[in-house]
Order: sequence, then structure tokens, then C-alpha cells
Amino acid sequence: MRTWTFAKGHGTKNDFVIVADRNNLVPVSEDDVRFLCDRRGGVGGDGLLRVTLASSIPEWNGEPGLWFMDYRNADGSIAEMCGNGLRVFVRYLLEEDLAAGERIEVATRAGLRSAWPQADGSIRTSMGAVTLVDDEVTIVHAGHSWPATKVDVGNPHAVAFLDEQDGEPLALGALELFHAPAWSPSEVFPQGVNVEFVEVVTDDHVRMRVFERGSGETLSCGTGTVAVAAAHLARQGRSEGQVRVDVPGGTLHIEITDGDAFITGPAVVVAHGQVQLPEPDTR
Ligand SMILES: N[C@@H](CCC[C@H](N)C(=O)O)C(=O)O
Repeated sequence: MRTWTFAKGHGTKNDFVIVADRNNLVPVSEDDVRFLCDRRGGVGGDGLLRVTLASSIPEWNGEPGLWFMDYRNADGSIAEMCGNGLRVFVRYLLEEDLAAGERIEVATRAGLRSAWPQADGSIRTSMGAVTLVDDEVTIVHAGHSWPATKVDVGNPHAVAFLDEQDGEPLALGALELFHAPAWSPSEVFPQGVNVEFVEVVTDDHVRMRVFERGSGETLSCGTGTVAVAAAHLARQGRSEGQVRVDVPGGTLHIEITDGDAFITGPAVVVAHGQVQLPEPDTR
């Protein structure tokens, strides 16, 4: 039996198990991640955030004195970036006195990201460049089809805007039945994809639901809100602007600029504890 210390946090109810392993000494298997994220058999979360020094990560070849956000989806898969996870990661660093200051830099698989804790308790983060890919894709499932825009936010997204023909916006019961493989055909998204369904409120305000690669439907996806904001502005012929994005778990404020994107939103650590991981042959 392995006993690990963990914390639990969330950003707009996109929730994460947080495990610190300063020198990256304790291996974490896909089974371990699935166990930790299991809402009935484990701690429960949409993903795992491992806090480790960038200098201990062989794939990181940037500045060494930073903390590295090692993010895993609930199914154990590795993702390049997690927008909500980044704010929660920074909240954890602050609370554990592992970082301080007006600007905190974090190493991630998608590169260096910055965070600015705000006076109101929210955290603003940089998300890097957003790329809208020209070729439109079609998401097809159970008799419905939606044109979608491919957006890269360090990780892959397909953004579909709903209209009247879809019935009551964002209340399509059928969405509950979706599974990621149904709308991530391997020839279009060989690495899988996160899919956002969007209802437009105004030119600067949208609502969305998201089905995340490796986690299923979640109550929020930070990179997804950035993808949606960029696609929403592009439909208006704009490449920059600010968009309020409502997700089932709350609201995030997105700013798209030339060459960077920013998320401002809440991030909290809600629990600390110890968890006993089963040995591989006793799961
Ligand atoms: N919830 C995250 C995104 C997590 C990774 C995603 N599921 C993927 O596989 O790309 C966010 O807040 O951005």
C-alpha cells in the first residue's frame, strides 16, 4: 500500500487532485491517475496536477528554477495544457509558500506560462498564442451534425456554435450520451480533441458546454473557453477582444490579443488529505 499526501482544488468546478513530488522521484502510472480521479473509488477529479521542479523533468529545456505543471486527464492520458489547472496549480503554490509575487511563471508541456494573482482573489493567466485552423470540421453524432472550427490552444479543440435548429440551446439531452471517440475521428484529430458547444449571448458574451478529451463532460475547461472566445471573435471578423464565457461551473473572462490569450477566473484549494493507493495487482 502506498500512502500519498494530496490536495483537492477546482477552478469553476473543473476539479483536480494535486500531488507534489518536488524532485519527480515517485512514478505515477495511468492506473494511479485513474484511481486518484475516480469519484467513487478514489479522491475524484477531472484530472491530476503533479507539482514538480522543472529541472527534474527531462523534456523541459527552458529555465530550470521553475515549477512544472504535470497535468494528466482522468483517464490517465497526458495533455499539453490545462487552463483551469494552471490557476489551481498557482493557487496551490501560493498557499504552500512555494511561490510568491505579482507574477508567477510556470513551466508546462505547452511552454512557459505566467500568472498574476488579483486583489479580488481571482488569478489571471497567460495562455500563449491561439491558432484557428482554416479547414472546418463536422461533428456528427446520433443524427445531429455541427460545423466546427479547429482551434489550437496548446491542446486541440473543436468549437461548434449552436443555432435554433439545435432546439433549446445547450439543453440537448443527447449531448449527455456523447463519448469522446464519437466525435474525434482519428483522421482529423489523431490525438483526440476537446469539443465545445456554444450558445451566443452577445458579441462579447457566450455560454458553452464542453466534452473533454480524456475526462468526458466537465463543468469547465479553461483552454476551451479561450478556443471559444477566439472563434467567437473571428466570426465577427475580430482577432482581438474580450469575451465573457459562462460555463456550467461559473464564469471566466477571456482576453485575446495579438499573439497571446489571457484567462481571469477563480481558483481554490478545498481539501488536503492522505490517500492510500492500491498496489497494481489489487485494484
Ligand atoms: N480542463 C482543462 C483541459 C484539460 C486537458 C484536456 N482534457 C485535453 O486533453 O486537452 C482546461 O481547463 O483547459
